[in-house]
Amino acid sequence: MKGRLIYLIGPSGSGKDSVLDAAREALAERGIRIARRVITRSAEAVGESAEAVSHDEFDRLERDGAFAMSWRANELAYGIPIQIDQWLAAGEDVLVNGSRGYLEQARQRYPDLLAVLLSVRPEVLRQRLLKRNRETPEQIEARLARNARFEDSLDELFLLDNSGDLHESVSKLLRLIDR
Ligand SMILES: Nc1ncnc2c1ncn2[C@@H]1O[C@H](COP(=O)(O)OP(=O)(O)O)[C@@H](O)[C@H]1O
Ligand SMILES: O=P(O)(O)OC[C@H]1O[C@H](OP(=O)(O)OP(=O)(O)O)[C@H](O)[C@@H]1O
Repeated sequence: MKGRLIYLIGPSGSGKDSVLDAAREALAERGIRIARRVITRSAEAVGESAEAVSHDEFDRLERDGAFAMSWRANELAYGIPIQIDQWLAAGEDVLVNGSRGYLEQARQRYPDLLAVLLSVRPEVLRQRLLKRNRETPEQIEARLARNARFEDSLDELFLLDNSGDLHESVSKLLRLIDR
């Protein structure tokens, strides 16, 4: 494949969606596609940047080969449309909002992927999740607990701290991509 897969990961609440949204125009100017995820979340909670489907519909799409990558986490199922393979084959770079838990499998399929780990200081992370107010307090605790499994277990990736200003993080991401 000729295009490059940029695989953005990080704890829930670290700001992956926010960084992607804020970088959308600059990425488009560089000809970089952003994959629109398919998620078994309600349409209201999923926002513009993803497509909401039922669990049954997700399973059907997965069986039919609609996804290049798919995983389950946080009581949800996530799929990256197979269309990204056409983009990559055509030489286009593609950025996806990925999963730390799926990184190894993603690397098997896309050995040259550029993994970028977004992080924020723990106390900031909790505050951001609470302020976002999308999950229940129990779900937020479960998401924070999930992070422990990944401590020190991820390698060969670029670290990008998003504890500070969002636009500074976008600039750092673009510098990384432009290198
Ligand atoms: N740099 C930042 N400064 C302040 N708030 C931020 C920053 N980045 C993200 N946020 C906020 O933190 C919350 C979580 O961000 P979000 O993009 O939903 O994270 P993720 O997609 O990684 O779960 C959102 O309410 C968002 O507005
Ligand atoms: O293996 P992990 O790295 O923990 O990731 C699991 C899933 O959680 C995040 O999605 P989602 O957008 O639902 O969560 P978030 O917006 O709360 O980060 C991430 O993008 C993955 O799809």
